Amino acid sequence: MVKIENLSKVYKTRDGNDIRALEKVDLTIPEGEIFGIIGLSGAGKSTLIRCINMLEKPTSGRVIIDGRDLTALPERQLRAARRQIGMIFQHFNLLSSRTVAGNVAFPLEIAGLPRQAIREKVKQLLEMVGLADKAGVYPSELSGGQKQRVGIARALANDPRLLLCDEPTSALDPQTTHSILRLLQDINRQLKLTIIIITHEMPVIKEICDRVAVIDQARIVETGPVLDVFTAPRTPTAREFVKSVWNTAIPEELLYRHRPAREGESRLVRLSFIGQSAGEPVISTMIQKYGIHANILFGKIDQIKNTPFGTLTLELLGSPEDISKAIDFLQNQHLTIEVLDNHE
Ligand SMILES: Nc1ncnc2c1ncn2[C@@H]1O[C@H](COP(=O)(O)OP(=O)(O)OP(=O)(O)O)[C@@H](O)[C@H]1O
Repeated sequence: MVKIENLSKVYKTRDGNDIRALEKVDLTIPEGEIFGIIGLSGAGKSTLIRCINMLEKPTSGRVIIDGRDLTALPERQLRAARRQIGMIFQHFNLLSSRTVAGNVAFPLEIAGLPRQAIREKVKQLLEMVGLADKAGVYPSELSGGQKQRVGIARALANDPRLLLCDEPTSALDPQTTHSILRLLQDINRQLKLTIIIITHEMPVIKEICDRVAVIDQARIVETGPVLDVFTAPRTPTAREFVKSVWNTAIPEELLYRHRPAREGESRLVRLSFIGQSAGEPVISTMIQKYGIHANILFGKIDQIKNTPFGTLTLELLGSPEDISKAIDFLQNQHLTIEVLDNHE
């Protein structure tokens, strides 16, 4: 388990100014979880991930991994603790003068493993990341996705309990991104490894993360299960990120057509449904029960990690009393419902 308590980081610039890169960050990341940290450029993501493995020394606060406070460890013990933490990078950071096998072997050599053990471990790791046939190749001969696979194999060499991923797919095309995220998910399942990913890309969060924290101007402004943040983002920053992959605004053309005849005779509602409730006949039951009409204005379905998730914008037509009862009915189903009074 990773626990970050009251973590702050202030950089001093050459002209003596303070840059507050992290302000009182608190996070708890349970074992075996894939945890995403999303934020815009300059929000403090890299600083945060580098403070977790103490590549950057926090100004104050604590980083506790499996019960040990890394900020209180002497240098020698810190070095040993760091071996339990793997890290992968946006630009892979491979050694160009070493082959693929040589790159993966590097941390094992530093740890002082015997040569035969290194050879076996490297073989096993390259098989795990699907690069068994590239052992003797140099990084310059690899695609971006293959380079990141080498990075992942190298990060796993010392059997870490935690894997930190610093924008791991930002330099990759969407298809390669998808295959790297699948690999990270497989590793998470197989090895029960805790993974922390920092990114500015919401699709990454949507595809593999269990929970997400939103960082904005050095502070964590929102945190929760990815499904919750998608269905009910609480802060403007989270709303903007959700909108980047999940825009549910009604097209102008439909809005223009939507002209309520009289106050209360027409309401717009947006329903969000998750998992099993996606298959329930809620709308037809509502129509039968309250004798109202429902126009579908907008609908969209997608998947968050492995859970189906959808949204439906309806125009409800009928008497104000019936519409109000229908909205109460919808509120009692396993749905999130928003009444869009301003016709957004
Ligand atoms: N070594 C440093 N010295 C001084 N200021 C720094 C240093 N590293 C980062 N900063 C500043 O700290 C703030 C947070 O930077 P950080 O790199 O953590 O953000 P980020 O969210 O990772 O951004 P990006 O996605 O662009 O990498 C920024 O204002 C940045 O300019």
